[in-house]
Amino acid sequence: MAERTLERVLEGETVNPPPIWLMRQAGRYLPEYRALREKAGGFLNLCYNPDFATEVTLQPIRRYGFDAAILFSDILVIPDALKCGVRFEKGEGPRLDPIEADDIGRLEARYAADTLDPVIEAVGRIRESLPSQTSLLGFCGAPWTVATYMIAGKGTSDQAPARLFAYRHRTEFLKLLDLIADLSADYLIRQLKAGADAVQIFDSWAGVLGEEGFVDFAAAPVARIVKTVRQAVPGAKIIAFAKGAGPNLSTYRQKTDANAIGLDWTVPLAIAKELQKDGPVQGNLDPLSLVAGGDLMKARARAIVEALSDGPMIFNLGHGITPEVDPETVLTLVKLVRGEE
Ligand SMILES: Cc1c2[nH]c(c1CCC(=O)O)Cc1[nH]c(c(CCC(=O)O)c1C)Cc1[nH]c(c(CCC(=O)O)c1C)Cc1[nH]c(c(C)c1CCC(=O)O)C2
Repeated sequence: MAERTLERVLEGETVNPPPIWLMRQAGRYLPEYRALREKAGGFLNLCYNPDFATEVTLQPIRRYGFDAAILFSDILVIPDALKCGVRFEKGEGPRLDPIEADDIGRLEARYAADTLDPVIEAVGRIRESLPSQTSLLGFCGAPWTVATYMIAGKGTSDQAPARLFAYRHRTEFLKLLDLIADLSADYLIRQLKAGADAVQIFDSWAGVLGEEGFVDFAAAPVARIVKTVRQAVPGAKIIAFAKGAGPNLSTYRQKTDANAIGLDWTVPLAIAKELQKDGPVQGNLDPLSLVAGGDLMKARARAIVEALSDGPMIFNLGHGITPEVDPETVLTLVKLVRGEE
């Protein structure tokens, strides 16, 4: 039986107060993050320097004592290791050299696994530095979400380039998803062996897919990752977060066999409760309620705890924290969830 609360919940236990961590808990809303990013001179320099990555991962733990730390990295390190020209320009979001159908057969030969060595080194250091009661989460992007960036070369609002690509070049697209799934599984296995206690798979763009696309492009490649990871690391604990998946969430849990599913803020609490009957859930406070703060934030957070804390739950946001958030509001939230506010 695991000791740490987040891991106990992933094993199906109900823990009160529920463990809390926040997606993107290390980031620009924290002055200490902004200072270190300035010093590193670029986002990828933070990710690939084990000292910086360790320090940034620990920043929110020192401030708030969250129940889990999440490795500081990015889902786009896999395309970066595939030499897709990943860059982060200030105020613009990520840019990549878009790939075409003909490129897919040649991608694997370009893969440089050692690109990720510093990230794995950071995992070991972070685990050694964390308090024993704090879980360490590793992560990767889901193949569909990572593929949307590789095809469009940037984030787009409805992922039309990737959807169209998938319809026009189905065979090549499925091959791309399998490749990303296999590299991601290997990457998660390395993280788990280096000291990660559980991992989360981020499928931030799952919500733009239709019924069949959801199964073939979102759920199936994540199921492939889960299976491969558990073959290498029996009992590996996995959270799968498919943003916008709404009515597909039950199918998603069933098909992926993840220990817990993440819920974005659009999932009604009555439906969250239904989904919880089949296993642990994580979520689902609207990140903007944290920007608004005050009584609105407190009321929404209380409603989530009241609805879900009689079953296995992990308190989190419904998506990543945004840079405008006042760090004091995060402290209020943590205290509230722990019954201290
Ligand atoms: C789609 C996606 C990406 N990255 C990620 C996702 C999936 C989750 C989601 O949907 O938010 C995941 C991610 N990105 C980052 C983490 C670190 C761990 C954490 O604190 O949660 C994690 C888990 C750091 C980051 N990744 C990024 C930042 C901001 C970089 C900076 O300092 O300028 C951070 C802290 C950059 C990034 N990286 C990505 C985008 C679209 C952007 C730009 C958006 C933005 O600026 O907020 C790709």
